[in-house]
Amino acid sequence: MKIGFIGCGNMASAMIGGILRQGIFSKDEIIVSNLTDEGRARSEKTLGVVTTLNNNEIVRSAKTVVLAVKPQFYEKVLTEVHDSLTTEHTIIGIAPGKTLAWLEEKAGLPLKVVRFMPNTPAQVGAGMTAVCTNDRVSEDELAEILKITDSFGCTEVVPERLMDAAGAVGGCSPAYVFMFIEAMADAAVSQGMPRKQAYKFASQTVLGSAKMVLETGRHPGDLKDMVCSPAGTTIEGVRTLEKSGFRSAVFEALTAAAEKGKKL
Ligand SMILES: NC(=O)C1=CN([C@@H]2O[C@H](COP(=O)(O)OP(=O)(O)OC[C@H]3O[C@@H](n4cnc5c(N)ncnc54)[C@H](O)[C@@H]3O)[C@@H](O)[C@H]2O)C=CC1
Ligand SMILES: O=C(O)[C@@H]1CCC=N1
Repeated sequence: MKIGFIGCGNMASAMIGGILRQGIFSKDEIIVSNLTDEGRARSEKTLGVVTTLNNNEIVRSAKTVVLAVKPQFYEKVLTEVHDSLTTEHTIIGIAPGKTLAWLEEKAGLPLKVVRFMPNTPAQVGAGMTAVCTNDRVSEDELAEILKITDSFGCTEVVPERLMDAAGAVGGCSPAYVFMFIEAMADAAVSQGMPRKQAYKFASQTVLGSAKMVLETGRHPGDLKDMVCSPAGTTIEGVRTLEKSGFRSAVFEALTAAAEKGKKL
């Protein structure tokens, strides 16, 4: 086994999909655990990887172990697998708030510790993942780890102090973009557009706009101004959004998410 996932829900499944699609590891090099036979069967059926209900089997089988359970279960899981861990292991935490120091302390021995902050677009190979490591991870080991995150999208190595910001602007923000897409489509539906078509317009417009930011390197404000014809239609929407505090609402939402991550 090359990598094990303790917990195999939304995020682990998305990452494994990318890993398998890019051939970073084969199905028989990945082992996952879940809480129930139903969850184990689901992982086996949908991902075709080795599955188990035994978290210690994950740690005994793979030297790289991803903790893909909710943050509130991290301490229980690390206590459960404590005696199976060795200094040869690399543990990868993906939960907000569970710091490198906390992970090493709960693991109870000096081992390689990594944090990912991924997001669900990993499921379609378009994820954005922040990575940081403790100082036991060598440059060569980091290069191997980055092959994992690169398999499901883009990766940025950041200092740990930025992981809560990354959690907000990366991990959480797909939810806010989905809300934006939903609201755009509702407005189109209110103008008479069929809903399915409205979702296509809204989703493709968000995708295309994001591509313009990423591929032109132009400032988003500059790109916004390109759309706003004088006395035209777009600027009426800009006026309404500014009046409704749109940018402040987004700013406050991501700040709330980042601040919550600091408290977990
Ligand atoms: N969903 C997202 O967009 C993102 C999630 N994350 C983090 O990823 C982690 C997992 O999140 P999700 O995949 O969304 O949650 P999830 O609830 O979809 O998956 C967690 C899985 O772990 C299993 N599980 C729970 N306790 C277990 C145990 N003791 N042993 C083995 N399996 C156990 C559950 O049955 C479930 O299948 C969380 O820490 C979350 O904060 C990070 C970035 C983005
Ligand atoms: O909502 C959460 O706590 C997880 C972490 C980032 C996205 N989902």
